[in-house]
This record gives sequence, structure tokens and C-alpha cells, in this order.
Amino acid sequence: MQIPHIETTQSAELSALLDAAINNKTKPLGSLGTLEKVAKHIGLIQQTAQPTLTKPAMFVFAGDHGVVAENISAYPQSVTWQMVENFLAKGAAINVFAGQHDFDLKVVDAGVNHDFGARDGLIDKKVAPSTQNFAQQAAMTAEQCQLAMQHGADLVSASAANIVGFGEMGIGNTTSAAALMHKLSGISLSACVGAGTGLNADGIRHKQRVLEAAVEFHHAAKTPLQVLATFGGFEIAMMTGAMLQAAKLRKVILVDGFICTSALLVAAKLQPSSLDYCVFSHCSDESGHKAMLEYLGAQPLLNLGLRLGEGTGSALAFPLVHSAVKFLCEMATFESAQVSEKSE
Ligand SMILES: Cc1cc2ncn([C@H]3O[C@H](COP(=O)(O)O)[C@@H](O)[C@H]3O)c2cc1C
Ligand SMILES: O=C(O)c1cccnc1
Repeated sequence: MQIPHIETTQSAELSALLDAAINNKTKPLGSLGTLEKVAKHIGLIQQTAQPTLTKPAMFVFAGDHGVVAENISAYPQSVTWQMVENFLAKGAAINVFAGQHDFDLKVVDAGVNHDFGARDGLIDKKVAPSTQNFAQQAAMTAEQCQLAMQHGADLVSASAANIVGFGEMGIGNTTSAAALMHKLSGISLSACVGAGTGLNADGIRHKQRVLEAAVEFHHAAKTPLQVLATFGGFEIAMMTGAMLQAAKLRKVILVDGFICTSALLVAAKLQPSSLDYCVFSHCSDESGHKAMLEYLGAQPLLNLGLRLGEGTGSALAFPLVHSAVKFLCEMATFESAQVSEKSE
């Protein structure tokens, strides 16, 4: 895909207007805390002091990873397709939370190692049935990476939502995400590798050794797109393309956990202003997530000890973002409600 130009959301004029609108609401100055920051942020994204959120969309991208052959996950690869079936049957955590908050939930086969046939409710964008094992060769070709990014961008373009969340399902993808984090941030591998779905200490050490060898083997991969194609997953590349397109279209991006943030890291390296459009939903318990968020200068809304993915953190954070927008649009001002302002 063509990497889109993304405008920054910064505007001194609108910033002052939003500060005034927020400060004139009937509350002590600053008393809605982080919600005030979120309200201003959404106003800047939408270029208005009266932002609105349309029905949110949640895209869950699923893809398999060849690197599972190296025994780097606590669960077998078959869980990826089995969980896709669970999404379609509305039985997963993301179904529950997305349903609760009225998301339009889209499940996308980005490259699952399973033949689903034509299925109601499943968007077929399968690039290939699984990436290659990046311990031995690049996970995908440059063309496959481009195609995955393009599919993600096209799905966002076709969505009417002005706020979009991205989730993922793919056994082995915390290994991919750790590699992306290390290569793109320069943070040591040991600080990027975590337990994923529940490896024990020996399992984590093995995962780190597999990653060390792969990083050494692919030392020539340097640019963000090379790094994505070498270590990424189809679901991760689709999220990267989708995020760039969402930013281009000035949609609010709800960033989920460790894997979703690794896709954003690629997008931010390609177009730093894409970060202006991001609301960071939560800090995951996956051990590298805190450092990845700090690297991006991000302040997550929630810290609930989640380590699931699927977009669950974003679905849970959505009502806070909604409340922020609603207070800005619906609260009375000191003047309209005839409430006295702070005495000097
Ligand atoms: C039942 C089940 C449901 C999940 N939903 C998300 N993940 C999460 O775990 C996987 C990443 O962890 P690792 O790299 O250790 O394999 C991804 O599929 C992620 O979305 C799940 C994992 C399992 C087992
Ligand atoms: O933070 C996440 O998204 C995450 C962490 C562990 C396993 N799966 C997902």
C-alpha cells in the first residue's frame, strides 16, 4: 500500500477553544482529570469543540505464525482457528465486551492455517495459511506484507465508524510482537519478551533464545517495512495498514495490548503523526507492554492486569472515551446554568 500522508492534529487555536470549553463546564477547574485530556484529544482529532462518536467498529484480525514450530507458545496453533470459530459463535471475551458497548465487530481471517469455507460473519482476507517460520526465513514476502497492509486499510476505508478498535488472534504472535518491539525501539530483547499465554520461566528463556538467534540471522532487516515482513504476522501487518488509514481519515484509533501496540509501533515509524490519533486503552500484563507504551510516550487509560488481546482492552476503555465526549458536548456551562465561578 502507498503509505498515506497523515496530518498532525495540533492546532493552537482549536486547542485554546477546547480548553475554554472544558474549563467553562460546571465543575471545579480540572476536576474531570484524564477525561478532560481525552475530550480535548478527540476534539483535536475531529477538528471541533463538539466531537461525536458514531457506533464504534472493532476489527479482530486472525493469523497464524510459522514460528510456532519453535515451541514458543503455551498453546497449540489450532487454538487460532478454534478461537475464530468461537468469535463467530459469539463466545469469546471480545464478543461479550464488544456486544456490551455496541461495537460493530468484524472478524477477519488475515491468514489462519485452516479452511473455513465461505462463512457468514467471517471476512476472508487470507494472505496465506500462516506465515513462514522466521527462525529460518522471513515470515512473509514484501508483497504479502503490502497486501496485508492494503487489506487492513481497505477495511477501515469501508467502515462508517469514526472510532475504531483493533484486536488480534494468533498463537505465537507475542513472539512476533517482541521482535518488532526490539528491532524498532532498540530496547533489549529480554525487556521485550514475556510469558504470552502463560509460558513458565524456562519457556520464556527458550522464547528469548529463539528470538536472539532470529534477530542475529535477519540482522540485515532494518527499515520498518523490512522488519514487519521479516518478523510480523499477517494480522499484525493488517493492523498496521488499518491504523495508518484510520489516522489518514481522522478516525480515533483505540489501541489495545502488546500485539496491537507493536503494529502501531510500525505505523508510527512509517508516519509519526499517526500517534496523534491514538487513544491508548490499557497497559497489558505482558511484560514488555509498559516499556513499549513509554517508548511511544503513551499514557494508557486502564491498568487492569489484562493479558488477552482480541481488542478486549479497547472495548473496555470505549465507555470512558464516550463519557469524555459526552461531557464536553452535554454539560452546562457556568453561564448557561447560572452557577457562580471560582472567587478570585
Ligand atoms: C484460548 C485463547 C484465547 C485467546 N485470545 C487471545 N489470545 C492471545 O494469545 C495469543 C498470543 O500468545 P502467545 O504468543 O503466547 O501464543 C494471541 O492469540 C492473543 O490474541 C488467546 C490465547 C488463547 C490460548
Ligand atoms: O497484551 C496483549 O494483547 C496480550 C498479552 C498476552 C497474550 N495475548 C495478548
